[in-house]
Amino acid sequence: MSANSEYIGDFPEAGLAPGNVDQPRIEKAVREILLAIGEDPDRDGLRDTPARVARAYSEQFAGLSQEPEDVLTTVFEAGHEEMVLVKDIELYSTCEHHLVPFYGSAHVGYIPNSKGRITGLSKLARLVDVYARRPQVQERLTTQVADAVMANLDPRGVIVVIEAEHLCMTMRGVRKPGAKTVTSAVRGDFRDRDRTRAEAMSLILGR
Ligand SMILES: Nc1nc2c(ncn2[C@@H]2O[C@H](COP(=O)(O)OP(=O)(O)OP(=O)(O)O)[C@@H](O)[C@H]2O)c(=O)[nH]1
Ligand SMILES: [Zn+2]
Repeated sequence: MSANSEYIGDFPEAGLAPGNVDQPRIEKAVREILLAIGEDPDRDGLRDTPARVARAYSEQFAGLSQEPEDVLTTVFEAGHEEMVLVKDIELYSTCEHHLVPFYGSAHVGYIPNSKGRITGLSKLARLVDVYARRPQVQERLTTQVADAVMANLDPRGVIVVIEAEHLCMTMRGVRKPGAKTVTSAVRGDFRDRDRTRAEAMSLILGR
């Protein structure tokens, strides 16, 4: 383990530290990858790379040790029963097939229940991060955010739309820069009522 890596401790079952990843293990693996591609992991520019990647992964995959309840902490009843929509939430995630980034925007809307149960607006953005900071596919990320809002706010409905560009489709493979993948998940009123869904979509797309 290099001097500037931060090792938090063992988590017995998965070799993970709560709130973190097994950094020494990542360092070892990255060193192996560098050797496997024919590089010299001891040359100047690469010497600290395994530790850097370990620290980067502990950020990129921090969501693995978080649950929605950890961020949806401020939930209160304000008597507001109309749609709340936070749009253009910047998001960075990691494609679980190639471990390269996909990135774009998330839009999260909901209609509070009759008690007006709402959460802090920033908490919706934090919720996106909880699920984005894991190895992901965009479809699962989208449904996980929708299901977490349903479970924690018990709203009349939720809509989540995510637009993202996948680097595995641009920098390699099929090489189609600019292709955007759009996914949506609708629950409750957004699923059952065409007008409600159409209103949300026009707010999301009207930029
Ligand atoms: N549905 C879905 N597919 C994804 C996502 N991210 C990456 N993929 C796709 O996962 C697929 C993996 O396909 P494979 O044939 O197993 O892998 P591959 O040989 O590297 O495929 P290519 O990317 O076509 O070169 C690719 O078609 C990717 O475009 C995602 O979020 N959702
Ligand atoms: Zn991919």
